[in-house]
Amino acid sequence: MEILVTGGAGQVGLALQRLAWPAGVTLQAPTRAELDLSDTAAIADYLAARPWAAVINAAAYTAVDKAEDDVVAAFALNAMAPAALADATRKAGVPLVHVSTDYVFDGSKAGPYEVEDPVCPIGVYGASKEAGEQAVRTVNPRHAIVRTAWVVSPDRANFVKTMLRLGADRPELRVVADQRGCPTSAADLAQALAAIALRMAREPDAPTGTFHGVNAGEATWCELANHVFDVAARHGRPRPKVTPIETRDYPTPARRPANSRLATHHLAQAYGITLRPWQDAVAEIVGKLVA
Ligand SMILES: NC(=O)C1=CN([C@@H]2O[C@H](COP(=O)(O)OP(=O)(O)OC[C@H]3O[C@@H](n4cnc5c(N)ncnc54)[C@H](OP(=O)(O)O)[C@@H]3O)[C@@H](O)[C@H]2O)C=CC1
Ligand SMILES: Cc1cn([C@H]2C[C@H](O)[C@@H](COP(=O)(O)OP(=O)(O)O[C@H]3O[C@@H](C)C(=O)[C@@H](O)[C@H]3O)O2)c(=O)[nH]c1=O
Ligand SMILES: [Mg+2]
Repeated sequence: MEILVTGGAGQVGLALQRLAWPAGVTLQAPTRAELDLSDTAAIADYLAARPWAAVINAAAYTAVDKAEDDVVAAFALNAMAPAALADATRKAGVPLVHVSTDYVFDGSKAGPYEVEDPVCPIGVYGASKEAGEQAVRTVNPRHAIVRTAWVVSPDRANFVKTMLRLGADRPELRVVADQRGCPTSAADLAQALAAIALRMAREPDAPTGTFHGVNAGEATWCELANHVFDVAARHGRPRPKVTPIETRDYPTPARRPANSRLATHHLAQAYGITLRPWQDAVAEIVGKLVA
């Protein structure tokens, strides 16, 4: 069986391609040059060309701050492309696994967000991802929308790599300590996505709907930074001081939710999937980056 992965050069797409897939399963991960997802007609043609067993959409416009001024591009990738993927997969009777984000929530809830909690994005990135969710949900009933958060890996741009880069030549970093979420390893998420896609491909009545897929536990960005430097220091790297600051002291173009913790029991119940604690996953990534 052939599974189509979009965004194959991204953090999650690369992790999907590094997994050991069962015998008989092959992945196709077209590059942007081979399939430009801002071209909805190209999506329809590409999907119609082969009998896909499942599609995993791991492509997105992920530059949260840039999206505030790049609304059309953000919605093209995060809303229109998922709509086109949902339309093409529905027509072909193919399940669609779509990756979404904690940033669909506004952060005002006191506890972790449940899958059915009302969404209310506070930035363009979150709004465009929410529109993508709606399209997938409305157009292809055989979908799994997997909301993840704070994705980190040895690849591409992410918070762990930013901290290690800045920490290499600064004695002190100031990091926000009033935004709380669930750091998640791209590799751990990829395992979950693969398990969902394989079950949906094989079982016509595999669970569908919206799920939260994040590593266990929670952190502030400041706590995540401290863990990164604790692990890096054990590998002989400099240990900068991390000073906790408030969001208002680190102005950014986009607003970010103060609380975007995601409750994961729905994924555990439906698919028997639980991701390990984020501290273990992040330690593994830092180990790879500083080795
Ligand atoms: N990163 C994070 O912290 C989080 C991510 N998510 C979601 O997880 C998913 C995966 O994110 P992540 O792996 O981190 O993203 P990355 O930014 O690492 O990768 C995004 C991928 O999308 C591709 N892409 C962008 N525009 C186009 C286009 N026009 N045509 C074809 N491909 C395109 C990129 O291609 P190219 O290599 O050419 O740039 C890249 O391969 C996304 O749905 C994202 O919204 C959810 C929560 C947190
Ligand atoms: C570099 C830096 C950032 N920060 C703050 C800014 C921000 O509030 C927070 C995280 O910054 P980043 O830009 O790395 O993270 P951000 O781009 O907001 O990450 C988000 O990306 C999208 C794609 C998602 O879907 C979300 O789940 C989330 O992972 O850390 C500091 O406080 N100090 C620093 O030195
Ligand atoms: Mg960012």
